[in-house]
Amino acid sequence: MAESAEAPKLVYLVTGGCGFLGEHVVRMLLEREPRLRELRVFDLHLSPWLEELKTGPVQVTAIQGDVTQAHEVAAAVSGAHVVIHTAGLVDVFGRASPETIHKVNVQGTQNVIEACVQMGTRLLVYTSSMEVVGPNIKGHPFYRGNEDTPYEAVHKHPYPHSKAQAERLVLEANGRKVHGGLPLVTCALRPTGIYGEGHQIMRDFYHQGLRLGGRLFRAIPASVEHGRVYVGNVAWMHVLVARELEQRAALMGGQVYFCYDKSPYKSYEDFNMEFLGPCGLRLVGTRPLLPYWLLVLLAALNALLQWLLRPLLLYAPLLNPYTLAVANTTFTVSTNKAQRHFGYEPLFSWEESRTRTILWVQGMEASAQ
Ligand SMILES: NC(=O)C1=CN([C@@H]2O[C@H](COP(=O)(O)OP(=O)(O)OC[C@H]3O[C@@H](n4cnc5c(N)ncnc54)[C@H](O)[C@@H]3O)[C@@H](O)[C@H]2O)C=CC1
Ligand SMILES: CC(C)[C@@H](O)CC[C@@H](C)[C@H]1CC[C@H]2[C@@H]3[C@H](O)CC4=CC(=O)CC[C@]4(C)[C@H]3CC[C@]12C
Repeated sequence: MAESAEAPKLVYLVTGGCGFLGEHVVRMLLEREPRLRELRVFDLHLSPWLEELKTGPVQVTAIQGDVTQAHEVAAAVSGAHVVIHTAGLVDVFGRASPETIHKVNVQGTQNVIEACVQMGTRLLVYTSSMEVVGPNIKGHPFYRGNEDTPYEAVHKHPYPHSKAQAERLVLEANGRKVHGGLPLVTCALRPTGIYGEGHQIMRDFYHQGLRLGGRLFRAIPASVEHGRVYVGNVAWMHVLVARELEQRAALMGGQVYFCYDKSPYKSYEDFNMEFLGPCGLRLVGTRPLLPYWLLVLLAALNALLQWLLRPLLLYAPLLNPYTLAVANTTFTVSTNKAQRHFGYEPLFSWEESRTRTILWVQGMEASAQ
């Protein structure tokens, strides 16, 4: 942890600060950023837990706002030294329209960039995603790849497409002159599948298992590995990048970094069972119980049902053509670029990450009873 003899003087803004990742970034900044004087938490939906953070030495300012509204973003950015932009619509289940996903993820990011330029804020960290790279629509595996691995990134789905567009805007903005004449320094972090306390999809799997009598049914071959990263380590990487970005602007500016730790490479379902198994759930089948063609049919049926039911209700199951394709394509990263460029080492070991996540699921179990 960086020692800071100077008085705290920096103002940070975290967009999406009440989200799954955002909350961990907010708490990590309060715990591990000694230069912090004010922490602004900007979100469409403010959470009650923000109130408990206002009793500490750092001024925590909750700002209810919409990144699609440029004036709201500009007001929140004004006077900030660092912006960590995590806000986004993380939707691969068809809940939001492609237009809305684009408006939030792309236009919202453009609004953040323009606000930094207008207000003279020089440091911008963007939460991108592995999905900017893949898996692509051709189902090409990305096996132990890194930031320089050649891969045909082809996106049709609105979410990965929007993340790729937003990341490109952020990286292209690196070096733009901000108000006051100094250059904007940007970088993008690409988490793989994030897990940990507060992960909604893990919650969905857990509740699905409870509804099915403590069982989940394997749909994906165990051989299809998916990289995962603990939310606390992703938050830590955001804090570290924001700290080092100014001093190492020439090296880090305009760069992308995969978020990684020592979480094991497993299929998405087997990895989830690391936490759901100790909480009483069982994954039935050593290989998929249904043939892939039938899963494709069921996924297509889910998509059709979602479309038919949309005027009446939102039907958004975990299984749809996109989630099936992604889950069935190996995507793992093996890199040390973040370590080489700014000294990143995971803050939480795999054992700690696993234990923390299990305790969180057990907390859900307790509250469900
Ligand atoms: N969950 C994952 O596995 C991964 C997530 N990411 C990225 O991490 C970031 C955070 O994702 P999560 O925490 O999982 O999602 P989340 O949905 O839990 O958090 C997103 C936050 O952004 C806020 N938000 C949404 N629209 C907004 C708007 N118009 N204005 C202001 N705030 C708005 C939401 O209220 C929410 O608090 C996203 O940019 C996502 O693309 C990247 C890789 C993996
Ligand atoms: C129903 C079964 C086929 C089941 O195994 C489906 C799992 C599916 C819901 C997940 C498999 C891979 C996940 C995605 C991956 O972790 C990459 C992501 C990055 C992001 O930026 C946002 C989340 C996600 C798209 C993630 C979403 C859930 C999966 C598709």
